[in-house]
Amino acid sequence: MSAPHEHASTAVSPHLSFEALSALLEKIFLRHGTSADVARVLAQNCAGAERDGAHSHGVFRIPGYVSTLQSGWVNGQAVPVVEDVASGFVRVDAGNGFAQPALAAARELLVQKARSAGIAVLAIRNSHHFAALWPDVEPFAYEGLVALSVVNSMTCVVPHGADRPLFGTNPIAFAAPRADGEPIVFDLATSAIAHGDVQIAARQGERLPAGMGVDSLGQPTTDPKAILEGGALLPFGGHKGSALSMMVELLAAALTGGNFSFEFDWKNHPGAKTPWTGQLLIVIDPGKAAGQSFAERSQELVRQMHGVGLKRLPGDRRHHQRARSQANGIELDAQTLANLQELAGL
Ligand SMILES: NC(=O)C1=CN([C@@H]2O[C@H](COP(=O)(O)OP(=O)(O)OC[C@H]3O[C@@H](n4cnc5c(N)ncnc54)[C@H](OP(=O)(O)O)[C@@H]3O)[C@@H](O)[C@H]2O)C=CC1
Ligand SMILES: O=C(O)C1=NCCCC1
Repeated sequence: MSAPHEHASTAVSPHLSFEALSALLEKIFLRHGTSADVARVLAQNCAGAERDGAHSHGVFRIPGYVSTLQSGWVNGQAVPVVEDVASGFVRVDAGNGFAQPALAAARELLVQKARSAGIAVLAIRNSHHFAALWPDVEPFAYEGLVALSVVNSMTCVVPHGADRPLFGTNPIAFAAPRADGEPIVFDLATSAIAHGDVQIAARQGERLPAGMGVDSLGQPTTDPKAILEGGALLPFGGHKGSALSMMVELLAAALTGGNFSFEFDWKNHPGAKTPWTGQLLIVIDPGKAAGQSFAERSQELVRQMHGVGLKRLPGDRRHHQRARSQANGIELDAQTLANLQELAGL
């Protein structure tokens, strides 16, 4: 098995190590005006998504980050302000910057509180989240903690029973440790499909399955362009996904002091793509719970699920792809790599 290349040497299927891809992305962020800290955090986040095959939130997002920074919509130099407000509550004002550096700034305090109180909440406001949500929760599970996070995005989802969009695609991510193997992690948009996947389908000229969205007249469509150009998405699972999306708006925006998905207006910032909203994280120390070890119990649940024929747990595909990327390098197509190198000024 060949080792990951540090640089692409051929035009066909270059493979990069995580470190090489992170370094390239870091250059792009720095070149487009972020601080060194922000560049490092975003680069690692995005490279991690690409490594794990989370393509809707991997390097596909880099042009959107760049155009957003160029538009002046987000502050790439923001320094998050962390407030220790109660024994189980931390607040962060991200300063119109990205959400991931805000989480990084508050993380140590959050873990300390979760370990001492058993549970702690982190409320991030005035923040932009343009990434997958699992990287925000999974690391807690590697430390033996249970974590749940929600973030709202931009108006593009019609609440069940309504005629016009209001909610964002509003993902929910959850991570829990287990005794053997990778943590149990799921991360899902509360829309029938993530906005990023609609963009990818439009770019590739593919149709979507039925039931994902409507056109500008509110009629069901499988054409991703009709959804993106005046149409909207639907929640997953009808009224159930719609209720969860509403909950995300309440927790990520109303509770944090961030914007609802419908409350910001980026039309004076052409090129802006990052929703200016809020994010909530809840971290629980299962060591404070009564009874058997949580990790043993979660392992037992997994064992039982496998016992009834379940082949794939949420997170399995990602972890398999991670192992492949670690062995062979992260595969990018040659044109994508060339585009990234150009954005990095190489
Ligand atoms: N920042 C933001 O505002 C937003 C970000 N997003 C991001 O978009 C990404 C994609 O979301 P979405 O399209 O809803 O995700 P998917 O529908 O692809 O997957 C959702 C979850 O279900 C798991 N899963 C998928 N198929 C199966 C299966 N057959 N059996 C068992 N588990 C399965 C996935 O695990 P696995 O990963 O292993 O496939 C994942 O944990 C997420 O990372 C989300 O955070 C979405 C909306 C807004
Ligand atoms: O895929 C999505 O849906 C989104 N991802 C990043 C932020 C905007 C919505």
